[in-house]
This record gives sequence, structure tokens and C-alpha cells, in this order.
Amino acid sequence: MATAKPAVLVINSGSSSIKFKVYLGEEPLLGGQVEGLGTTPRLAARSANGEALAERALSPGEGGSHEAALGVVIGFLSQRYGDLDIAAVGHRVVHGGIDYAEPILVTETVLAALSKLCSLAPLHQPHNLAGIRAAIAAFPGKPQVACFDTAFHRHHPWVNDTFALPRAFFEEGVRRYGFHGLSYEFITGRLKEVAPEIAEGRVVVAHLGNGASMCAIRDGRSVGSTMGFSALDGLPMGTRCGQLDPGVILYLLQEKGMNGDEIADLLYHESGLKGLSSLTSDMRALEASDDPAAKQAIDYFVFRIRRELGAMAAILGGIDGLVFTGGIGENSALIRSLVCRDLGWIGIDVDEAANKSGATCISGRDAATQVLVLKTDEERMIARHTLHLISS
Ligand SMILES: Nc1ncnc2c1ncn2[C@@H]1O[C@H](COP(=O)(O)OP(=O)(O)O)[C@@H](O)[C@H]1O
Ligand SMILES: CC(=O)OP(=O)(O)O
Ligand SMILES: [Mg+2]
Repeated sequence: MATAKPAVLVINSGSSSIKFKVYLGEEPLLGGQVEGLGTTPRLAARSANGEALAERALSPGEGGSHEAALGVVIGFLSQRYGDLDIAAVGHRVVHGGIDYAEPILVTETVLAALSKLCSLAPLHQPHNLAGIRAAIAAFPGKPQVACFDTAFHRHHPWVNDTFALPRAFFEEGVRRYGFHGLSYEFITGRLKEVAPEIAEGRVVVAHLGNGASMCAIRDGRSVGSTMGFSALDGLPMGTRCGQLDPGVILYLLQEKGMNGDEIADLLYHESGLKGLSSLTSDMRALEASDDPAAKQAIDYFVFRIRRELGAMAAILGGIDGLVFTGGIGENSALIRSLVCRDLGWIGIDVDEAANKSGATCISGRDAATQVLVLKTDEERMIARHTLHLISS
């Protein structure tokens, strides 16, 4: 397909899914995902105007790993859009470490440096890098651009980023990086369009998905994040523990005799909503359950969000806006309602009818703090960065 605008393929390998989108310039052409990786994998793809292009369950071989699923995505694209001339591939890479604070053209040196960060983001980084390697093989010679979740947070005040460990640890990179930065960057841009009066103000964004974090933003810049050195810290997530007393790790090591791999498995795969409910990591299923443990898992999730919101309001010196985004933030009226209960002291008062109806602005007319529900689009942010990089 000969097009005037460059075609960009974006790959976002998340913890439980691989999302992909093709853009012509910044206009989406088609998109899709493989969901349910490791459980019940399915491929679904749609054109930008909603026409179904693919919808099928994957065999265990096809959907058993991120790498195999990527092969399916690339196979689908070459079968249906073989004549589309992909000019570049943009990738979400969650960890950029100390060295990468901007989107960058991938080279073997970059790949080697990013591989060293795999242990800090084991649910993501290896899959992100596998996606880059698969795309290099499928589109030889085309620019591959890595866009980092950590980049948006790289100008945090030092007090946010340091741990109270001997200083040498900070210098070698043991610091609080923060993640979901592509989402926060996209939302910051959307705020300029939908609520310009608060876009330069004090805003807390709650990115609540399978991975969940919150970001304190002042003048369009991140000044704090609930996620830290790894994507384990802060809020509880689908299967990740969130904030934990480091003494618990010592106990697991010294008293329970667990090794590093066992502890990593516990904290990344068996904790969070799944661990608390003993049922599922899926918020939709928890909301639908009558089990008291499901309710307790929701209560803990909400409790932590409210606690972080209070902390962020304190470091921002008050807030002008609260934004909900991510799979849970965008879709769960219940969670938004529970989070915002009795928050008049920071000017939050939600209009429940607006909240349930899917409105963008859900705060009451007289509330001092705007509460917004905005759909995030990490892929579009990656497409934008990729286009910018290949044209400069
Ligand atoms: N209508 C809904 N109500 C409650 N939770 C929902 C709803 N739709 C999606 N979710 C939840 O959103 C989460 C997935 O978020 P998402 O941002 O898509 O994940 P990922 O981090 O893998 O990209 C799941 O817990 C899912 O249950
Ligand atoms: C960083 C992170 O938690 O990402 P995700 O939401 O894709 O799991
Ligand atoms: Mg996510």
C-alpha cells in the first residue's frame, strides 16, 4: 500500500497482553491485541473504524509465551497488510535505567544495556526486548525506537527518587524511577485539550490497570510517583504486592528459607488482588463476586489509592485535578466512587450520575477539584515519539 504518510507499527508488550497498532502518520489504521497470555490467549484486531479484522483463540503453542504471540501478530500483519510499507517500529520499554531519559533508536549496544535491567522489571522488560528482537527480524533495516515508561519521571526532585540507603546505592542506580510514564505523558497532553485551566496546575493521575500507579504532576511535569525502583512498589496490582515493609523480605529469606526466585514469584505473580482474594487478579471478576475476600481485596486497593492521594495532595500543596485512567480507572464507576468518598477536605465531590454514565468530568458543579476520566493511549504516544525521531 503506497501512502504519503509513514506507516509506524507500535508494539506494547504488557504484563498480560501484547497490544499492537499501525499508524499512518499519527492516524490509527488498525490495532489489536493478544490477551490472556499464559491463560486463555486470544487474538483480536480491528480497523480504526471498528471493522473486525481478526478474532480467534490461539492454540497453547501460539499463545504460550510473549515471543510466540508476537510471531502470530507479525504473521497476521504480513498476511493481511503485506503491501504496507512499515517505515519504523516503536516499542514500549518499561525500564530505561539511569541512561535513557528520551526515546532512542535501538542498536545492539542499547539492547545490551536494556537487558541488564530485566531483573528490575521481570514482568515487562524481557517481553519488551523480545518484541524488539522479533521486530528487527521481521522488518530488517527499519528503525526500531524504544520509548521508556521511566522517561517522564526523570526530572523528579531528589527526595522523591532516593532511598535512605548509603549514597553509593543512588549513584549506581538504586533509585525510585517511576513507570507508566508514556500514559502520564499522554494524559498530560489530553489535559491541555479537555481541561486547559488545570493542565498547568497540580494534578494527580491514577493509572489503574493490571499494573497500577499514581503520579503527582505540577506544571505538566511529574514530581512524584508511587512506583519506584521496580514496578512492584506503591499500589497493589493484579498480581503484584505494591508497597511492602522490607522487613517482610528479610523474614521470607531468613525465617522461611525462600530463595530470590521464590520471593520474586510471590511478589510479582501471587500477590496483589489475586493474593488477597485467593480468587483472581481481574477487577471485573472481583466486583462481580460475593466472596468476602473479593470485597477485602477491593477495600485494600481503594485504601492504598486514597492514602497515596493524600500524600500527593500534601507534596503538591493541594490539588486542582484528579484523573482516573487505565483499564480499571476508565471503566469502574465503583472504584472511582469508593476512592472519592468523603474527600471534601481536598475539594473532591463526585457527581454519581456523571460517574455512572461514563462522562469525562465526574466532579460536581461546585467542587473545587475537577475529577476526570480520560482514556489513556500509550501506543499513540509511542507513535508520536517514533515519528518525531525518524523525521529528525
Ligand atoms: N468494566 C470494568 N470494571 C472493572 N474493571 C475493569 C473493567 N474493564 C476492565 N477492567 C479491569 O482493568 C484491568 C486491566 O487493565 P489494563 O489497563 O487493560 O491492563 P494492562 O496493564 O495489562 O494494560 C483488569 O483488572 C480488568 O478487570
Ligand atoms: C509498568 C507496568 O506496571 O505496566 P503494566 O501496566 O503494563 O503492567
Ligand atoms: Mg498497563
